[in-house]
Amino acid sequence: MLLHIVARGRIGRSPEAELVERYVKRLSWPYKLTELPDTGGKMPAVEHGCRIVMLDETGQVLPSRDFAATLEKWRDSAVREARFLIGAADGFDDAQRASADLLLSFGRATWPHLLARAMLAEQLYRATSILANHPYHREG
Ligand SMILES: C[S@@+](CC[C@H](N)C(=O)[O-])C[C@H]1O[C@@H](n2cnc3c(N)ncnc32)[C@H](O)[C@@H]1O
Repeated sequence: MLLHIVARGRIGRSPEAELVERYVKRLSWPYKLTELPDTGGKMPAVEHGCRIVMLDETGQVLPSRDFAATLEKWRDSAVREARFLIGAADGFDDAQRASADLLLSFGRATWPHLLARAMLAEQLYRATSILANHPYHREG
């Protein structure tokens, strides 16, 4: 299953870009990044078999094992792409939120979108490590 991050804003050469790179280069699942401008731009077509995960402060706060279990369930039911949407400064509106298969929150604090991208990259690596029984993830 393709892990596809579709993010608003350019990350360029930055500390956040290094963080994203640190985690995505370790992913054993197919991965793709699409950057869109802060406003406008063309969202890649959503094909059949795509699940939309919208990152949003108002969403569900999932333990990493539950996030991993969601990815596992989708992968095992022949979902071809999990698409992760990260908003710009104004975030998403209610209609956009309603269109998501999963609203995912990294807590109730508002994070800069580039940090949210780095946090997502880490969680994707963590989730896929959990599914591979790799010892990266530990719980006390
Ligand atoms: C600066 S935030 C936008 C905040 C804005 N107040 C709003 O209306 O949502 C930019 C993007 O970063 C992501 N983000 C920021 N904080 C987040 C959090 N706690 N959980 C999940 N995603 C978050 C979301 O994708 C959000 O659209």
